[in-house]
Amino acid sequence: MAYAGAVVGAPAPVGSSASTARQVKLERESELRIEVAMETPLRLRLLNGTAEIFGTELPPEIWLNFPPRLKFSVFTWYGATIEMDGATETDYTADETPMVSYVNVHAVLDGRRNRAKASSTSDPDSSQGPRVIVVGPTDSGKSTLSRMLLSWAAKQGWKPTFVDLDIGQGSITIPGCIAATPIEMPIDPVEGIPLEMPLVYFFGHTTPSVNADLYKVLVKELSQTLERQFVGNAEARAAGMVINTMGWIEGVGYELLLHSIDAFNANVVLVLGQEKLCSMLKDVLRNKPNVDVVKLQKSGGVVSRNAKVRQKARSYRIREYFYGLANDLSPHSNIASFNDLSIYRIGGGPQAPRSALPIGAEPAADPTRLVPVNINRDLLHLVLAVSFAKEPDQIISCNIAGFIYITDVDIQSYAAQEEDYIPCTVCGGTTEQILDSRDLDMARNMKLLYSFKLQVVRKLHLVPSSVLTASGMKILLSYEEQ
Ligand SMILES: Nc1ncnc2c1ncn2[C@@H]1O[C@H](COP(=O)(O)OP(=O)(O)OP(=O)(O)O)[C@@H](O)[C@H]1O
Repeated sequence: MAYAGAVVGAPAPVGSSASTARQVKLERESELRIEVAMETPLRLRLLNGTAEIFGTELPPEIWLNFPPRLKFSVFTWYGATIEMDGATETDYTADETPMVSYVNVHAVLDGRRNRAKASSTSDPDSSQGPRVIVVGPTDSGKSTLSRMLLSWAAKQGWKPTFVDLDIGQGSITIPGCIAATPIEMPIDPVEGIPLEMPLVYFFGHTTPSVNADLYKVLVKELSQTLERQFVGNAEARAAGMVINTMGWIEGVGYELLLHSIDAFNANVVLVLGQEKLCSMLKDVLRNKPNVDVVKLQKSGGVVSRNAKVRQKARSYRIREYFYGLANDLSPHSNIASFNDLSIYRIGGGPQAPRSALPIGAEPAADPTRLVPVNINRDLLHLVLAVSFAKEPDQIISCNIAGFIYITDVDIQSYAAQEEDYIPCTVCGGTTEQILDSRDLDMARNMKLLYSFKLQVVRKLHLVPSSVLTASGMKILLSYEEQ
C-alpha cells in the first residue's frame, strides 16, 4: 500500500484522526513522530526494515499498543515501513534529527565501559564506567536521551544504572521522588522503566524549591547508597550510570544541578539545547579535567508541555502506579487503626518562638527536621510513602517501599475507642498536592513508615482488612480521579 498521510519533514495537521490502518515508509535516518490521541490508543507495527523507539528495537510484524497521549518517535537507521492503526493528535515524518550525534556519544561511552571492565577491579577509578548526567531546560529531551543511552547500552549487554532526579516528571515511579534502578534490557517502548528493583527516596513535592536542603540530602543519600552497591558489583560499576535531571536550571535550580554533578561524581555532562548552561558548566568545571561537558542538539521532535499538561501527566502517573498502565492492577483497600500508624513529615514544623531567638534573628524551620503528624482529617486524600525505616530517626536516610492513598479518616470511631491518643510516630507523603499542585505547603511534605510489615514495590500487600477493622483510619490503595 502506498504511504498516505505524512509528508517527509512536514507536520500533518494537528487533530488528524484517521482511524483506519495506514502505512508509512521511512527513509534511512528519519523518524515518524507521533502524539497518540487524547482518548484512544494506537496500534503500530514494523512491517519491514528495522526501526527503534527511543533506542529499543521494534520486533518485526508484532502489533504494539500505545496508550492515549503518549508522545514518541519511530526512528530508522536503514529504512523501514511502519503500519499504524488508530487515531493520533499528530503524526509526521522528519529527516532532520540529532540521532547521529546521540549514537556517537553512546559509542564513546561504550568504549569507556570496555576500558573500565578490562581494568583491574582493585583500582576504583579506572574500573568505574561513565557516569553520565543529562542536563538542560524543561522540554529539551533529557528523559528521552537518557532512555536511548540506557537502551543502547543494555542492547550491548551492559546493565547501566538509571538515576532519575526529576521529581516533577520522573519516569521510575510516582512524582515527588528521586530514584534509581538497574536497566538490564532495552526499555519497553510502552511499559517504560522496569520496576522490579527500584531504589526510591521520597521528597513529597513536585518542585525542590519548597525544601532545597531536603532535596540535596536525599540526592546525597541516593548517591551514597549506589556507591556502596557499586563497591561489590564490578559489572554495575563498569556499566556506569545515566542520570536524568530536572529542567530547573536557573538560580537554586542551577545550584542543585551542580550539587548533583558533585554527589554522583559525574564524569560526563551532556547539555541539551542550551549554549548558556553549557558554557557556565564548562567554566565552573574547568578545574576538573576528568569531567567532560558536551553540548548536544535538542531534537525537533521533543514536545513542549505547559503547566496544565504536566500536572495531568503527574496525575496519570499516580493513577498508573495504583492501577497499572493498562488498568491491570487491583489495588487493595484496608482499614488500619491509628495506633498502628506512625506518620511524620520532614521539614517545617513548629519553629522556635521569637523570644527564644537572638534579637533580630528570624525564626527558621529546620528543613530536615522530623515532625510527628497528628492523625486528623487533613490526611484525607494524601498519598503517603511507606518507609523501610525501623526507627523514626532513620526515615530521612531510608528508601521507601511503596505508597498508600488515604480515602477516609474516621476520627469519631477512633475517639470512641481510644481514651489516650498516642501521637503517631512515623513518616509521611503528599497527595492531591502532587495530583494538582494546588498547595505546595511544606506541611504536606511527609514520609510514612508503616508499623506493620509491608512488602511493597508496586503492589501493596497489606494485612487483610478483616484483621484491621478495629478502629480508625481507612486506607484504600487507590486513587480517585479529581
Ligand atoms: N523525537 C521525538 N519525537 C516525538 N516525541 C518526542 C521526541 N523526543 C521526545 N519526545 C517527547 O517529548 C516529550 C518531552 O521529552 P522529554 O521528557 O525527553 O523532555 P525533558 O527535557 O526530559 O522534559 P522535562 O522538562 O520534564 O525535564 C516526551 O513526551 C517525549 O516522549
